[in-house]
Amino acid sequence: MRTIEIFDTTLRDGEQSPGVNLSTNEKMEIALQLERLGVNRIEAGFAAASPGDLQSIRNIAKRVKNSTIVSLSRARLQDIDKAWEALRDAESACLHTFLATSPIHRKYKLNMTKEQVIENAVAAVKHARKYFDLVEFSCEDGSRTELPYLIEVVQAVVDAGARIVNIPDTVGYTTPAEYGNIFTQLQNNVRGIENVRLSCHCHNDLGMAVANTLAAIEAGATQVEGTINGIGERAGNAALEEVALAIDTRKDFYQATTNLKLEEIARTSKLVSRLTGMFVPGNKAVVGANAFAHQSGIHQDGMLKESSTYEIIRPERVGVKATRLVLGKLSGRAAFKDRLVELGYELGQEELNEAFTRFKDLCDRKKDVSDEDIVALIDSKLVDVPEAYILENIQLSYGNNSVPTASIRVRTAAGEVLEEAACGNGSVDSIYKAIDRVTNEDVVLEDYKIVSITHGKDALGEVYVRLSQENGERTVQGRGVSTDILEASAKAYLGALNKLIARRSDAVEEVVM
Ligand SMILES: CC(=O)SCCNC(=O)CCNC(=O)[C@H](O)C(C)(C)COP(=O)(O)OP(=O)(O)OC[C@H]1O[C@@H](n2cnc3c(N)ncnc32)[C@H](O)[C@@H]1OP(=O)(O)O
Ligand SMILES: CC(C)C(=O)C(=O)O
Repeated sequence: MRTIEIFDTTLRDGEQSPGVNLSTNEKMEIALQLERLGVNRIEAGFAAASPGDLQSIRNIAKRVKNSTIVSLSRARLQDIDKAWEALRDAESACLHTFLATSPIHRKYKLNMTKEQVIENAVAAVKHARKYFDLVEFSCEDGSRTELPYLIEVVQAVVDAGARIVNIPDTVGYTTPAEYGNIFTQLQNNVRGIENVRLSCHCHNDLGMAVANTLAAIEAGATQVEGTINGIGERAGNAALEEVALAIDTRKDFYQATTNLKLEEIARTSKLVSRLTGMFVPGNKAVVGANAFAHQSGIHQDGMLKESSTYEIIRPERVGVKATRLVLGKLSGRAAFKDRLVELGYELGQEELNEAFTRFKDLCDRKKDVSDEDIVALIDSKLVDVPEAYILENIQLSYGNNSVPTASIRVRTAAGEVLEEAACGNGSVDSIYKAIDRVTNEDVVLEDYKIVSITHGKDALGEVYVRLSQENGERTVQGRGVSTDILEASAKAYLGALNKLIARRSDAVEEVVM
């Protein structure tokens, strides 16, 4: 098994994400978490970029003891001097200097010949080695560099004392096979390369940063550069958590490992997301909110039978508490029943089928069905009273300058359909008057309460009513739940009436007996 070293550049290339600007304290907090995660190197910034960046690197270098602290620098002596100023107190330091090698960058950006690039690169590495034992050289835009010339540059910087050589795919242009071949060619053609650590650094412009990184590992790279959550310049860098989990999950294939404490990944991802304001999409591999959530009935059933059917990473492996089975309109009975048991309900098959039908009905009306929704759904039916009247339909006419009118249709226990309409001094009042008419019951509404039991625009509303009859001799409570508060009001009232009617007939039976 090879050990792949992890070079984290969240604080340098990650901070190059448009819109991200971390304070010194925020950088420190991230650096300490990266140390906890066990990354080998933390690129803490670019010392020559600004006095603030230099100070941040310096603070991190003084405090972090278990990871090597790195500063980036151009191939310019004064940049390297600044980096030394920032890193001189570090327990373990590395200077990372770079110069572009590709024809496009040489011609348009640097205005340098091939020879001048080599000359500047060698001078930078030699100057850096005066201060630093560990010097990394990056051939910026290496993947678009002529291969024979790239080999020449790498040979020159290795001879000058670079101990890590990085071949960045600066603009995310390469393909896995092409990128892997660069690493193979360097190992076959550079003298002394076996004493040097080969590093890969991939950008995600074509969505291939992780795939290219893995191809480099296959071809012999032993250092991976990337960022947490894949943040970085333009479309970002290789997401380190994805690379680490690919290596870990497919050890059999890569025959490699890292020193990362993988269970720190979720916490690290959240911290970086929070402090940078770069939100992680739900479907992001490894750290997205849905990475360990299963929504469809067939998958949920499989998960309940054996998690390896649909899950290749156990959530605890990356510090996520548990797999989530998301209940919704695509769920089946297996997941629904499992959740009911978790919530403390043991229903028989018939009750389960009936509850499941009502659950599916609710899912059609409500985007997110929460545990509170399910509890409300079940509890509203737990009152085991024979239903003298079942609500079939409510229709309401309401206007701020007209009298609210409700029409109600109910079905009796004997199957008869009854309809009535009534006006009231409000929508609920008109519904209750129509129900009084259709049931021909004479009741007093003693109390009426609305509670929102779930959150959001499509929250479930719960209505409690207390009714009395015969001068308060008989008092009952009713409870109705619906995404529509008027429907919940009707259900609560009719539920209470059904209770009253049931009590009356119980009383008659008692007398007859
Ligand atoms: C691929 C990457 O991600 S590389 C890292 C990119 N990160 C950053 O650029 C963030 C920090 N950068 C900065 O703060 C500034 O760009 C500084 C302080 C480094 C330089 O600022 P300025 O001196 O104003 O130069 P500016 O940024 O406008 O231009 C860059 C100069 O560096 C040169 N240059 C670019 N790369 C290198 C290099 N690796 N080595 C030497 N010179 C380089 C350019 O050719 C240009 O030189 P010129 O002014 O003679 O044309
Ligand atoms: C400086 C180098 C490593 C870089 O960030 C790149 O080429 O993308």
